Amino acid sequence: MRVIGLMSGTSYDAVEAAAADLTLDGDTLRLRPLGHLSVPYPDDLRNLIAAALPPATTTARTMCALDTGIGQTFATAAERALSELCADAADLVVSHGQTLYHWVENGTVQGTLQLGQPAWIAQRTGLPVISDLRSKDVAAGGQGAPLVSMTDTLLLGVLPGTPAALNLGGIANITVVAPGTAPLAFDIGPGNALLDTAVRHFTGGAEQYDVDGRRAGAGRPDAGLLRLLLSDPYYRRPAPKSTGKEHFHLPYLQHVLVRARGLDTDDVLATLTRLTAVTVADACRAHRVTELVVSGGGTRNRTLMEMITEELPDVPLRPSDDLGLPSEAKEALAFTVLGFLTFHGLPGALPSGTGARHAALLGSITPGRFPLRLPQPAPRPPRGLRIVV
Ligand SMILES: Nc1ncnc2c1ncn2[C@@H]1O[C@H](COP(=O)(O)OP(=O)(O)OP(=O)(O)O)[C@@H](O)[C@H]1O
Ligand SMILES: CC(=O)N[C@H]1[C@@H]2OC[C@@H](O2)[C@@H](O)[C@@H]1O[C@H](C)C(=O)O
Repeated sequence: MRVIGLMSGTSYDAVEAAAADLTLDGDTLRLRPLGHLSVPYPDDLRNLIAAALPPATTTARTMCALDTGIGQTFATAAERALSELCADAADLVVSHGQTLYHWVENGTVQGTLQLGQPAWIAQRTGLPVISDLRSKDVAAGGQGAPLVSMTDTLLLGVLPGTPAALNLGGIANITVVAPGTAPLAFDIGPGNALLDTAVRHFTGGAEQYDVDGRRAGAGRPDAGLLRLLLSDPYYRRPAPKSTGKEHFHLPYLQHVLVRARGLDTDDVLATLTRLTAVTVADACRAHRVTELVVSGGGTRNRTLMEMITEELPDVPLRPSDDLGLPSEAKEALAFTVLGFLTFHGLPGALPSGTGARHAALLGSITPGRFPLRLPQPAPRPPRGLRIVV
């Protein structure tokens, strides 16, 4: 079946759309990528999201406006993917939506809210839409994240040693596939979240991120500030665990920086970049990772990639593109996999990754123009993912 995946991550810059043809062939799920594209949020909507994110307070009216505006932007991305990537023929849209709040208390996820009303997507494309993919896992006692772990696990299973997939988005997450044990997945901590926040703060909003890691590359990490940042108990919490910008936001950064007065901006950025590198390396060492497959916007930050290599001299790094999944489209493609699984009656969550009591069948389905027709449930889940180029 032909599936369009839509994703906007914690950096909330744009909606990524990817399309793929998926078929289940015995134990193997075959995925043929059809391309991907990106639709930036209109400036006013992006500002509205920024103003509503924690620790800000907001109103029900704003939440309604966000649900509508995000849904409409996702619908535009779906329409464009349908015509530009799918020659106007697809079977399903899978929409992650935009996370507005991931409610974690003492390590337990109480709820998670992704906005982007799927009715707009169904209305404009005429296709059925699967949305709200995290809530069933949360209701089963899981973290509801990271959900890419299913795709990662199916993909990495063929590699030797203990491979891991690392995504460097706003939040960095990892999936570790060690032989003979259940795969592990968790959010490591901030990938670009604190870095982006610091750049915006120090430039008064003139710059959005540290382009190519140039500023951090010109600075020097400060040992005291790094120690302070690393003292956050989140890093010591065992998996399963997830986090977000509810925790790693501007007031969090300001609170830490008060104790590091007098540091040059580039030194702060170098320290934040080193924080991501050190926490990634700690996660890899703790799980004896032998190879890292990397994706996400952070892979474009040369200083970050150099620092990760320095921290992990014995672990080769390669982009997910090497395995057939373009780095910037990996998450959107992972959601095509999740939609395919739900449509075929198969669980998309990995309890060993999310900590759920059982593997949940994910998502809510909004019908398209025609009555909903689900295929015959698949007899068993796939054991591997083959990318067909
Ligand atoms: N050329 C670049 N140099 C440095 N950093 C970059 C570059 N391009 C992108 N980035 C970083 O990547 C971020 C976007 O990454 P990405 O789109 O993978 O995150 P996301 O999907 O929103 O987050 P998450 O995976 O946590 O949901 C930007 O905010 C920026 O920090
Ligand atoms: C609640 C939420 O939106 N979590 C995101 C976020 O961004 C990265 C990390 O934190 C990850 O756990 C998750 O997204 C990816 C796509 C996931 O679920 O695998």
